Amino acid sequence: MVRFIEENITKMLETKIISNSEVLYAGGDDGDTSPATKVFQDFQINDKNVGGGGGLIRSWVDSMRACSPTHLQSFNDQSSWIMRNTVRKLAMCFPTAIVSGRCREKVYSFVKLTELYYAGSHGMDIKGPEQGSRYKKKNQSLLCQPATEFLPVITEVYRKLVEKTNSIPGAKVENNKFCASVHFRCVDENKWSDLAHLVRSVLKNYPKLMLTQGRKVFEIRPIIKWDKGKALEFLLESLGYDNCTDVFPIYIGDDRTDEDAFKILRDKRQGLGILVMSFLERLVVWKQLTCGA
Ligand SMILES: O=P(O)(O)OC[C@H]1O[C@H](O[C@H]2O[C@H](CO)[C@@H](O)[C@H](O)[C@H]2O)[C@H](O)[C@@H](O)[C@@H]1O
Repeated sequence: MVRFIEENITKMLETKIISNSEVLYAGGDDGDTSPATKVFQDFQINDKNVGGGGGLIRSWVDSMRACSPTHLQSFNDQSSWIMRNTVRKLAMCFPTAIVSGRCREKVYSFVKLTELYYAGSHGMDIKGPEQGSRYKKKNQSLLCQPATEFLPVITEVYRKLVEKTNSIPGAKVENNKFCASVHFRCVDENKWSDLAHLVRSVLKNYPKLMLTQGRKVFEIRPIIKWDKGKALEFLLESLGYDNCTDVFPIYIGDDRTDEDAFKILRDKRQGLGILVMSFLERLVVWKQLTCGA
């Protein structure tokens, strides 16, 4: 089974079903020569419609559409309890981490398990288990926050985004501590372009911030080389597991931003990344092909 999984993950990587998450935009105005602006300029040139940000916004809206599959139904209370219990048991057997785009405190408030490692804000806020984990060394607490200096600016941008997007019905801005998220799930598609304009108008004044995209959400984050992949690397190193041939890390994800972690495992040729939906779909195809189901 593991071989089957490995082969299929490799295929997904080859066919770019799994690829690195992309930066859509980096803040800063057009005259800026920072690396951040370079990303923005490249984006405009590729778009062939340079001028006034119109082409850029059209590209954003196209991307907003492409990355917005229907939301899965949320779990009911019983399923959440079963899941929490399973994760607790898992953490007893293996060091287990939850890596999320949400802020760490929010993730903890959902999961409420002290035995886990938590990496919130797309991995920019990592904390080791408080208690109950056999992998926690005595009196040793693990904390990694590589974007601390950006806290004030993220708070400021969050406030501006709330204020600016107020005019767009359904838009919701979420403060994820080291990043801010602008959700457009409940925004009428006719208003997506207006929303993209507003977000851009705020971001252009912040050359040290960049914009990426998740499922019906814009993510505004510091322009540092840190993502879920880096968080995974940090965790493996902290546990003394990097470059261990007898350790098999497994990363399971369903978001575009999880692709950075899949790439780390692929590059290290260590362990396995599972993109949930593609994996399940391929499992069905495999079953149909092998058993004629
Ligand atoms: O990194 P993850 O744990 O996979 O989190 C990804 C994003 O999760 C949250 O957004 C998701 O839930 C929203 C509803 O609560 C939904 O509207 C959105 O489409 C989902 O992506 C979170 O709010 C984001 O900040 C995370 O990036």
